[in-house]
Amino acid sequence: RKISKKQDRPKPKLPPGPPGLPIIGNLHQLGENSHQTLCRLSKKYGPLMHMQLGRVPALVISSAQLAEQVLKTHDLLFCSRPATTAWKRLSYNFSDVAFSPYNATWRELRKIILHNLLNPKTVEGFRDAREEEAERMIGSISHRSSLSQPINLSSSLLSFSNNLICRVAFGRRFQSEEPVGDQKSGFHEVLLESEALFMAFFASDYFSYAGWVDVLSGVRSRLEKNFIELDNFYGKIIAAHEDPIRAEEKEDVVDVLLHHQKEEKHLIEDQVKGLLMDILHAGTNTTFATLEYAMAELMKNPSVMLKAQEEVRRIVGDKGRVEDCDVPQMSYLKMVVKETLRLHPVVPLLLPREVMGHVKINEYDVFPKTRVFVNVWAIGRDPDSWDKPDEFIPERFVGSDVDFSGHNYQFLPFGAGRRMCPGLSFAIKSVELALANLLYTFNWELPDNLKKEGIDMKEVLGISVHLKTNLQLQATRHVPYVRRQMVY
Ligand code: HEM
Repeated sequence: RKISKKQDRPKPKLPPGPPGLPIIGNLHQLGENSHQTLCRLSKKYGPLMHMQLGRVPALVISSAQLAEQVLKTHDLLFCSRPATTAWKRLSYNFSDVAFSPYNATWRELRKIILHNLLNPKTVEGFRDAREEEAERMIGSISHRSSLSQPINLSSSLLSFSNNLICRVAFGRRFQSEEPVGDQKSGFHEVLLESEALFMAFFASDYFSYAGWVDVLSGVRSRLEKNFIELDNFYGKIIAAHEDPIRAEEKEDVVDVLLHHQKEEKHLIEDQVKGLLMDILHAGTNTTFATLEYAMAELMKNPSVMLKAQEEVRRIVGDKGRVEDCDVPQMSYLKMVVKETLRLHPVVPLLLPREVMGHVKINEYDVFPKTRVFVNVWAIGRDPDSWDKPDEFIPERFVGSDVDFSGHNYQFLPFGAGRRMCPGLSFAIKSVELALANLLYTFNWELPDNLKKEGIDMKEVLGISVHLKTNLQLQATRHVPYVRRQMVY
């Protein structure tokens, strides 16, 4: 009887997907820019695609309708994260928000950062920091433009994003405003290395007993080195905040976390460091890359650039700089930012999820421990959801209530559901203010001999994506420099 029961059990029905090789399955098909490769594969196998990555089953979602099922209808089953080697180490064994599996500690930590750093009132309170860091960036670009040097705009944008995050989180900035040529600071190198390591290939994540491969390939020692460098950095920051001389200074995120740790006994030291890691990594490259893509698209689309500049300059007049309070009136600039995030969502596969229980999606079975990639890059370019999907047309948002708040599943640059990005309002305010200042202050041109078609849009994918080649532009000052009173 037992045998016949087993025979009666229906065979699981997996979604269609590309055939794989023995042992490695489809691992070899991910490619360097997996969001683009997966988009191409989903055109052939459909928007719900099964893949086998070594021993790990994976599901790739590439349509708005399926994203809604995963991120809304079944959000609770899809809201955990896989326990990968790099995530485990760099997050202090998942003592953080971004990489932690779904559990009570994750809920508690997410509440702490939402309440203390990322709620709308606190974000509003970072106005001075935003305006001053934008002004420092403008001042530094101004200086170099007066020497008729091409500007390495990518470096300037990275310094802006990193300094802003470090300032609100750690109370100080760590990068110079005037990076020289392609040179990157030591601190930036460490951040880029962890970005790459978060998504690097660790054989032990896909094959049992393959830890030795990671040792031989050197990726294990790279991870250890990067962990130690970052750990020393967080350690120094925490020590500096424990110095009684600091008591007079403005409270920052580290102060708030240390207060929680000491007074309310809510946090252990690894969790303080895990949260600092989240804020530093989640906040820096995403903001920088969004600004970089926005400027690249504006250079490729001069009529959009002109229209956005006209709007910003009309609203700000001869004030000399854009302030936070000017931005809400800039409806076209806001559409430019939306259109940038549609074509270039900088976390193109969201942060991978892991399924917590058996579920049926359409008529297909999805099993626990399946890794889920929601390809928001593909969804943002899906012709079923968007007219002329590959063109940069901010006007598509005129009169439309489609936005990135996680309710329009054709447009998910910040994700949706329980794991949606908690940094949305911080990020948008920073991007809009910095972009408005760049457009207000300067006229932008491509360096000699470069045509707009020649702008290199090739991408590098770490945990977020950015342009492979730095954006180098010529800036000419359009408005005189009116320096504001710095409070910092
Ligand atoms: C343009 C800028 C940004 C974009 C496009 C972006 C996008 C994203 C995306 C797609 C996710 C994954 C959501 C999911 O799995 O559904 C995420 C997670 C996260 N982001 Fe952002 N982000 C940005 C800026 C920021 C900033 C400035 C911060 C903080 C200062 C931040 C903090 C986080 C954190 C902590 C998570 C993990 C949430 C969790 O797992 O519960 N992000 N972000």
